[in-house]
Amino acid sequence: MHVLIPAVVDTPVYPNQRAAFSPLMIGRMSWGLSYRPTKVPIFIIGKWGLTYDTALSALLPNASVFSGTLVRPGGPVMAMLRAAKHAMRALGSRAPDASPFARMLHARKLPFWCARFKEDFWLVINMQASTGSKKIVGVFYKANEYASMNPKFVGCVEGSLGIRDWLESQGHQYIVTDDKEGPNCELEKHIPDMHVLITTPFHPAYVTEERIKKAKNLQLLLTAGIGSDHIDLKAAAAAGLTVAEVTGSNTVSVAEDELMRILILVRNFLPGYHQVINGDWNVAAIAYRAYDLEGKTVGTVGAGRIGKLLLQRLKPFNCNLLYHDRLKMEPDLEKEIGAKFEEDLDKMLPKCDVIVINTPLTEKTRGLFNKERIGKLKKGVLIVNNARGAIMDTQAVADACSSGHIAGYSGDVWNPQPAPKDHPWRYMPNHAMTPHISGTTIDGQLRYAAGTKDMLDRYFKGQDFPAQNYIVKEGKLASQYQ
Ligand SMILES: NC(=O)C1=CN([C@@H]2O[C@H](COP(=O)(O)OP(=O)(O)OC[C@H]3O[C@@H](n4cnc5c(N)ncnc54)[C@H](O)[C@@H]3O)[C@@H](O)[C@H]2O)C=CC1
Repeated sequence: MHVLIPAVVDTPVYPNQRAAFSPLMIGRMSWGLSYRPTKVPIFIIGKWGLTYDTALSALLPNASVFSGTLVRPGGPVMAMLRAAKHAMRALGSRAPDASPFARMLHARKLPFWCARFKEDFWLVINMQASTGSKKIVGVFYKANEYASMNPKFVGCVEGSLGIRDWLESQGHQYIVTDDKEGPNCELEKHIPDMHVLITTPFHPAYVTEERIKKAKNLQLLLTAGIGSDHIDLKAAAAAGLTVAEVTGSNTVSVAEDELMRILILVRNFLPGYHQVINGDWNVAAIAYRAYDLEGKTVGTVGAGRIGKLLLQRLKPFNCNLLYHDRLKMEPDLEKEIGAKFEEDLDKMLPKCDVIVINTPLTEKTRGLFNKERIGKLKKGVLIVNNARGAIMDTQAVADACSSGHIAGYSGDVWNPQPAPKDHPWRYMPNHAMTPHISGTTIDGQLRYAAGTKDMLDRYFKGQDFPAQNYIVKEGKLASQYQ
C-alpha cells in the first residue's frame, strides 16, 4: 500500500498555510492512518527548498520525497492531479480517478481540504484564492568568504535577503545571482519569464527598455534600498510595471556615512592614515590643510529624508547650514534644524565650504555638476556625494580634483557600478572614495530586507504598498522623477 500526499504549495495567501503544510502535520496525517505504512511516498508539487525536503525526510524516515518544480506554476489544481496520477503510476499504484475532486476543487467552495481518496490517496490542498506561483529573481552582490561571517548578512547573494525559505514555502521560485551584465549572464536567462525582479543599488541590475521588452511576465521591480535610477522608469511606466523601493530603509546609514566623509575630508584624515601604513611621519603634510568643521558653511543639495537627517546630525557641530530642494521645509522643522533654505542652487553653491549631494538621479539632476557649475564653486570646496555618481560629470570632477579647485571629493557612488578599473575617480588626487557601501550596513540590510518581504507579501495578497515606496505606479512616475 502506498500513500501519496500531494501538496499544492502555490497558494500563498492562507495565514495558517505554513502550519497546514508543516512536516509535522503531514507526518500526523500519515501516522493517523488505520495502518502504518511501511513506505510513505510524499509528493510535493512546487519547490519547497532543501531545508523543507530534508525536514520531511527526517520526519518520515521511510518516505520517498518527490519534490522540485515538477509542474509549471499557474494551474495548480489540475496540474497537481495530473502530477499525482503520474507519481502513482510510477509507484505501481492504481491511478485514482481525480475528476470528482477536480470539480469540487474548481468550485472553490472550501477553504481547506484534507481528504482521503480511494483508500490510498491523500489529498491536501489549501483552497484560498491563489495568486499562483511566481518566479522571483534577486540580483545582489556576492559575499563569497564573508557570507558566513555574520548570520545577519542578508544583503548578499548568499543571504538572499533571508526570504528564500519564506518564498519557497509558498511555492514561489526564487533565483538569486550576481551575474547581471552581458547577453549570456544569468539574469538574461530569467528575464523572459520572471514576474518580479529585486535588486539593490549596491550591485544594480540595469533594467533597460530592451530588457523590459523581453520580460513578458514581469510585473514588479523592487529596489531593496533607495534609488531606482538603474531602471528605465519611463519604459517601466509604459509597460505598466510597478516600481517600488524600501523608502527610508537606509536613511540613517547614509546620513551617518556622510557625516563621517565630511569629517574625513575637513580634517585631511586619509593622507595621515596612509603615512602611517607607509612608515612615514610628516605632520606638516597633513596640517597645512586640516580644518575644524565648526564655523564652516555646509550646504545640502536635496533635503529629503537623508538630507534632513544629515542637517540634524550636523547641528551640534555649529556650522552654517544651508539647503536647496524642490520643496521648502515646514517652518517649525526648518527652525528646529537651523538650516536656511536656498531657492536658487547657483546662489547657494558658491557660499559652501562643504557640499553634500542628497537628490535622486533624475533627468533634472543627471550631470548637474558639470564643468561650468564646478568652476563657480569656492576654490578648495569639499564635496560629498553618496547620492548617485551620474549627478556629477565624471571627468569634470577628476579635473577639478587635479587642479585643486575641489580640495576633496568623497562618496560611494559611481557610474557605472561596479566601477571599472580605469574609472578616473580611482586615480584623481584628494579623493576618499569607497565602493557603494553606505546604505548597506547590517542594520540597513535588515531594514530593506524586511521592507522587501513586506512588499512581496502585499503583492501576493493583491494589497497596496506604503504610498511613499512607489516610484512607478499605474503608469505614473513619482513626482520627483517626473
Ligand atoms: N549611497 C547609498 O547607499 C544610498 C544612496 N541614496 C541616494 O540618496 C537619494 C536620496 O535619498 P532620500 O533622501 O531617502 O530620498 P528622498 O526622496 O527622501 O529625498 C530626495 C530629496 O531630493 C529632492 N529633489 C529631487 N529632485 C530635485 C531637484 N531636481 N532639485 C532639488 N531637489 C530635488 C526632493 O524634493 C527630496 O526632498 C536616493 O534617491 C539615492 O539616490 C539613498 C540611499 C542609499
